[in-house]
Amino acid sequence: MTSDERGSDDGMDEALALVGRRPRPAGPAGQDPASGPAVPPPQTSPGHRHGTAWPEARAAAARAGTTAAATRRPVPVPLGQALGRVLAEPLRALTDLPSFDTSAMDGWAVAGPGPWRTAPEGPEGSVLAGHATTAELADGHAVRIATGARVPAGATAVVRAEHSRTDAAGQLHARREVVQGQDIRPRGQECRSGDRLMPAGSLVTPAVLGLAAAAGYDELTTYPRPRVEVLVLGDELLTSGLPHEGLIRDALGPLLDPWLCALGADVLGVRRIGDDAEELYRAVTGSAADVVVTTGGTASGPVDHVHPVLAKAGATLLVDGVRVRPGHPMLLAALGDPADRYLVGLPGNPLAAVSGLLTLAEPLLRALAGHPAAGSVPFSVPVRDGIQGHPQDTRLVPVLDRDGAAVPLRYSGPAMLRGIATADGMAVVPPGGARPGQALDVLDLPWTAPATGQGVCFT
Ligand SMILES: Nc1nc2c(c(=O)[nH]1)N[C@H]1C(S)=C(S)[C@@H](COP(=O)(O)OP(=O)(O)OC[C@H]3O[C@@H](n4cnc5c(N)ncnc54)[C@H](O)[C@@H]3O)O[C@H]1N2
Ligand code: MOO
Repeated sequence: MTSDERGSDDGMDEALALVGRRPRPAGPAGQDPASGPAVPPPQTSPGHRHGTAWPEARAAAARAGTTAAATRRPVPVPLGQALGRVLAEPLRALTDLPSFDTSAMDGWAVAGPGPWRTAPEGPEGSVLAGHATTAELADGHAVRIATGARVPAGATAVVRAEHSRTDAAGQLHARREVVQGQDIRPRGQECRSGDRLMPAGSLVTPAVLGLAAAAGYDELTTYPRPRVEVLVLGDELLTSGLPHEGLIRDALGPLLDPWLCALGADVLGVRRIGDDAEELYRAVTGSAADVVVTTGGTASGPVDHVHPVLAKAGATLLVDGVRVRPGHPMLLAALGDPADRYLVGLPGNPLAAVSGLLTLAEPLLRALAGHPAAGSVPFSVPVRDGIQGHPQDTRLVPVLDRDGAAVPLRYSGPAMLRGIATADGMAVVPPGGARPGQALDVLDLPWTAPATGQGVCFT
């Protein structure tokens, strides 16, 4: 790319960053905004663009993760450590559920038609949840029973307390018709021992943990969490206090640690590394992580050491630049021969780094963690107003969900986090832009994910 072209691209990135919530004219004069593209369609001058197209970059990252996942041995972990992992085996019931005929209500277990003789008050005359059952209930008898208690043999129904009365002689009468089996949850109503409750590949959510416990599990066999180390590059970065004298705060260390964790990674640590190629080389080659994530140093400045270090380490670049804005210098490399580790190089500009995180790190980590649909985009949403596109590249734009429509946020320039901090998702704007009402894929964010179970647990 010539410096002129680069200059105009950068100019466009900054201009696009200022796109506000006001509807903008969506097409050339005289064109119906609902039917025409927001900006002219992509130009395809050969050789003008570099890097992998955005959908292919995501697919390549997911593929790399899936290949590596096949070699990772599933491990049994206690329920308390399984949240956010992926089941390596189907969850089969270890018991019938319920495991015995259970009273669904507080009231009376009755045998046969009423009225019924009741046992005297006291432990003998009642069945409580978790307690041993009484002897078989004979026809014409009733015994007090609590919700969740085992229904005694011989009982034909449960009569709710509020639907019954006891007369002076201690006889129990039902206030309404009693149907055989009413308010008894029969053994095996939910499942029989051996039934498949969840397929392999399911995410362990809080609900799955509850189901597994109910079905008798103490441990779950899951894929290991990918271990990730974050290397934050740059001499200009401060870890506390106010920016001063050209130094700025590291925004990415604090952002990446919990975000990666929410993607199912086990973050070994976040290390700050100065603009020192030797130190970076040692950190990359000596890391114990399955995935090293670097920030900064991906471009071609005098201290942008990521490419030279990868070359020296004999890495294979799987993705070297992506046709996406922001974040186009992002990269994915395989380390080792055969490849046994990966490096995701995120650009230093903070929103560009988020773009790299969503484009490369997320599908890679999800696939490594055993998710079957690691590269898929969860949902698509119509955009309220047109969104200006980049002529050739995909744009990732922070959006708000307003009544089911995506509304782009301002402050979405490559160096800005103000937009993403208030966003509900990142809309994927194809080259050329989007018309008002056009459905766009939206990448979810860990704190807004609808049903992934990852949520904000940051396990
Ligand atoms: N000649 C070129 N220059 C640039 C290009 C290019 O293609 N040719 N691309 C631009 C784009 S786009 C991006 S994005 C950046 C990528 O740069 P690097 O990955 O090399 O990152 P740095 O130069 O180290 O930093 C860029 C920018 O981000 C700030 N930064 C870095 N780390 C952090 C952090 N942890 N927290 C907050 N801010 C951070 C850094 O101070 C710089 O301002 O390159 C463009 N240039
Ligand atoms: O504009 Mo860069 O795209 O900040 O990644």
